[in-house]
Amino acid sequence: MLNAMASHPASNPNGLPPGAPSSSLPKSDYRNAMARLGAAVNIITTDGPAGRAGFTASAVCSVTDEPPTLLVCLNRSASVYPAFKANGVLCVNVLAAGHQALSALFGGKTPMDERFAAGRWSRKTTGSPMLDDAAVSFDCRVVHATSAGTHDVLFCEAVAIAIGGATEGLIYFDRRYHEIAAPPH
Ligand SMILES: NC(=O)C1=CN([C@@H]2O[C@H](COP(=O)(O)OP(=O)(O)OC[C@H]3O[C@@H](n4cnc5c(N)ncnc54)[C@H](O)[C@@H]3O)[C@@H](O)[C@H]2O)C=CC1
Ligand SMILES: Cc1cc2nc3c(=O)[nH]c(=O)nc-3n(C[C@H](O)[C@H](O)[C@H](O)COP(=O)(O)O)c2cc1C
Repeated sequence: MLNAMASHPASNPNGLPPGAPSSSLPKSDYRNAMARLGAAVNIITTDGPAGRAGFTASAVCSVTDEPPTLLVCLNRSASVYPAFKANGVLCVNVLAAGHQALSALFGGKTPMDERFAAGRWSRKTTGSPMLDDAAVSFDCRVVHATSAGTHDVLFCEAVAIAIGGATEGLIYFDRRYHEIAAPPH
């Protein structure tokens, strides 16, 4: 099926067939709909020649396990964008129950030192800050990036992992945080 799509005679430069006309959906409709798609909350950090930076992200998912790769979507207008672009490394810190305030700090317009002062961090292979009590952390190098609308999609190869001890997770759904616990036995 993919081959058939790729060889479509009228395909666009991405190798995909010409789709329907551009969307006329209002942005607010799309955001209200996306608010219904629950997602894990993550703090993405970096450090290197362009300095230390971090932001909250829900647009994160697994791409492939060979090589172990995640993707992270970052708005190019974010203050942290130049640091991520220049450093070329990052750490995906998956938040756990109790991290709501930390998530809000890294998602706001808070100065960078204040964001990092609210957590405890260590470092593994890339030097990107790893949150000590994260549910899990993926230390990554950015191997590829592509632009889509307002965002860059960063493809990140995991070079080290730290599994945390948290037993309750954190989900962002309907513009609110929800703690998730294991069901009772
Ligand atoms: N992917 C992103 O860039 C996201 C950005 N945010 C930002 O955090 C703030 C609070 O967001 P919410 O409380 O969830 O209310 P909201 O109404 O701004 O967003 C609702 C949902 O729409 C999506 N969304 C929001 N802004 C987006 C963007 N610029 N690009 C792609 N998808 C986007 C997300 O799934 C989000 O949970 C806003 O400033 C929002 O832009 C929040 C979630 C994801
Ligand atoms: C729950 C939540 C999820 C977010 N997800 C993303 C995301 O996936 N990608 C993104 O670029 N920004 C996302 N944001 C917004 C950034 O965290 C915010 O713009 C970032 O802190 C940059 O802000 P700054 O320009 O003050 O540095 C999210 C914010 C919140 C509160």
